Amino acid sequence: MAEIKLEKIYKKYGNSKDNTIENLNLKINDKEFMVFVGPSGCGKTTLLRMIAGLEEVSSGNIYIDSQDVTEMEPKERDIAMVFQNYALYPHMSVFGNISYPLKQKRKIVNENGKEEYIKYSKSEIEDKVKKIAESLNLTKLLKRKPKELSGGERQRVALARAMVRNPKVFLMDEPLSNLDAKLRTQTRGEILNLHKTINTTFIYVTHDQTEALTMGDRIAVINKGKIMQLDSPEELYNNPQNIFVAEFIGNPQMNMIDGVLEKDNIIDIIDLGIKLKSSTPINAEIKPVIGIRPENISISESKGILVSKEYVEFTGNEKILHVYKNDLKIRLTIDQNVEARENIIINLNTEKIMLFDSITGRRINTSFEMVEI
Ligand SMILES: Nc1ncnc2c1ncn2[C@@H]1O[C@H](COP(=O)(O)OP(=O)(O)OP(=O)(O)O)[C@@H](O)[C@H]1O
Repeated sequence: MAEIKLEKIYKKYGNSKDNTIENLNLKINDKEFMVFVGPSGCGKTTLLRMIAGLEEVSSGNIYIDSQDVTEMEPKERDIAMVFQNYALYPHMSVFGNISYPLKQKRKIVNENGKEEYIKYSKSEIEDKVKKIAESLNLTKLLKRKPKELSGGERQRVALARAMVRNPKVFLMDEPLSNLDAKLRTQTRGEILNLHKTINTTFIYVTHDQTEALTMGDRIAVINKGKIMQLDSPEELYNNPQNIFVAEFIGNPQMNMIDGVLEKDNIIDIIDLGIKLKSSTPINAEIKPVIGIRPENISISESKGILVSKEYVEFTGNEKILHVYKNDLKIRLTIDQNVEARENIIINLNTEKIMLFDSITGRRINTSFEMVEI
């Protein structure tokens, strides 16, 4: 069991004037694969280090299985952490690296209910290392030194070293960022398998939204020390609750287009020459922005919005067509060839248009119909 609860967490470094983490509340369920994602400097690593006990909180409490661990030393928290630079001991073999945590004394509660420090025997250590090495495909490499391994192999040794203690919680800080694209995908799969087999709580930090979407049971999107949205990958993609999440999740990015609110809940999208009527009343105080994903815009042969082609981006599995109308630039994903055309007619899938308020950044739940074209 390892449920983690963060309650009213604040973190301020030294005498900086802003909080790095501000009033953050979060419950991570037992056995969940939780991902923290957000731009560089948003506070992901700080948050992870506070959970591990490597960084003090300025205020607030951290609980693991209802036990307040806020003041506890890292080694008492039963947490394993894997970093971006996996920091293996260079002079030790793979076996030595993996077995290292087992050679430390550990605290147990004996039959009489008393705390006691014990060590694993040599054969116990060998057994444990062998099992983990097998599960991560490292058996043949146990005698090698880290410098004789590839990046992916080193990463697996770091994982093995973290796993060998059977921790309650796994924390991983951008563990794949030193690997090339192919190894990243492969190791991603290995980490997910690992999560399934050992059935413990994982918290995984990344700034890469694709990695977040493919790995997380739930994802906390963080910006400037605050959780902008906590949801499943599908919900984040289909139902972003604010402009930040709408733009951060999804590649190519969602198109954001300014509008002007008119009477009768009609929004004039001046740059595109269209008007949209909202099904729910819209507060006159808002500054409307509509959002539409590139896959929800299509090319039409007849009626629609006339735009000019800028360029086509080929990404391997899809093409992204960049078009413009006046000063407005729009991205859409396409499968047909438009090389020869300069002027293109596009249509927005009205059902998929989202509305945001650019003043507060918040999503406004409504649906639209096109009233004029
Ligand atoms: N020890 C420190 N002293 C002062 N400021 C710090 C310290 N560590 C981090 N910061 C600041 O706190 C903020 C959050 O840093 P953090 O490393 O948590 O971000 P991150 O989201 O993990 O970023 P990245 O993706 O670039 O690793 C940054 O502005 C950083 O400069």
